[in-house]
Amino acid sequence: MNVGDRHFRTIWLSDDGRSVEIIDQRWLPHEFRIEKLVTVAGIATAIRDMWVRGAPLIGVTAAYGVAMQMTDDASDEALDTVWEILHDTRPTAINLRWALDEMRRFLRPLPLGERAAAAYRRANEIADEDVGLNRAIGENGLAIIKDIAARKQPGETVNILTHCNAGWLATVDYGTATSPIYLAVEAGIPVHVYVDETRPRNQGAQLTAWEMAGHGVPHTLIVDNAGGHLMQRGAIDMVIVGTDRTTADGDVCNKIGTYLKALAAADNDVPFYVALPSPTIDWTVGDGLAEIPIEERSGDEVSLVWGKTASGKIAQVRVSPEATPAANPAFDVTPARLVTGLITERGIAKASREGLKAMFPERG
Ligand SMILES: CSC[C@H]1O[C@H](OP(=O)(O)O)[C@H](O)[C@@H]1O
Repeated sequence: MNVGDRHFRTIWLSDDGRSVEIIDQRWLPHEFRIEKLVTVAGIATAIRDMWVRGAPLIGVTAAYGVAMQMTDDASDEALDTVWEILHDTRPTAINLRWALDEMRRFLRPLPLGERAAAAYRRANEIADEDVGLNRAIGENGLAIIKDIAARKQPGETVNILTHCNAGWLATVDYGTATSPIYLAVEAGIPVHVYVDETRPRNQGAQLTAWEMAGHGVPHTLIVDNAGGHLMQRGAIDMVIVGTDRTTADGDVCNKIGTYLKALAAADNDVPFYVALPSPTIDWTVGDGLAEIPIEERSGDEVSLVWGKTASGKIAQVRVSPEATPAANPAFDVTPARLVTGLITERGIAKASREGLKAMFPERG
């Protein structure tokens, strides 16, 4: 998407044709920093420490990590080792495993001497495919927004709540949950977005708000606990979020706090949509609550908060007593029964095994 008057993706191949450059999301919205990743270890650090984050972007970044490995050692053993190293960075987003599996499936049959060039070609394709999938999600989600707008007074604003960042910063471009929003703005539909701050990493306050401001989308930052209150008062027309892993039965794993939004939406008859590209579907899992590994991140992410001081310095401050331990589950699972629909690149699927099979019959 555009940053000022310049178009950016979140990740791109460097001119050397080997390393990749990323937007280092740790410093947004205060600083726009680009980092060059030149080794597999650097790729692993960037994923693990959330320089890059968001399920699709994590997968694409890992795909380039495999390509980097192939330039050093293209053996089967090295292919398996780099799979393990990168798979171990973060446990929840299925796109990471999907991308690693896809790269290994694609490379394994090739002669060693062809693997490096082929790996970069496939990694570039996966990045380009992500952009296309997200654009299609936008078109399909736009129809929902248009339908809501048509049922309001002419010119009346469609109020949308989103949680965390499922924007272009979570993907290569366009985003998943934000893609319909961007297309609605382009179509001239009056929309307004309530942006959940999304403690503790504040992806909403720091990333989604930055995206919305950067694209002139009317938005209001709210604390995570305000969404239910706004829904009770009819201030929300729809909720749209992303996902890190959706099961074959339609259970949705997403950033911690999503489940609570879904409960509030159900209690107030607010449509709750999940936007996802098909690589985010884990066809091997049915019961999300029982089977999806939930990442437990450091309690320091709860106890310490990053921000910009009055003097313009980016610093971390403690918000709880030193002696107080903090728990930090990074995701939760929303049961399919609370999901109005799954906005995929092929259309809106019911959040069920039948609904997903109908949308993806080849997975039957
Ligand atoms: C389009 S996937 C976005 C998804 O990823 C985020 O998690 P994290 O920032 O920890 O990588 C969050 O769950 C978003 O909904």
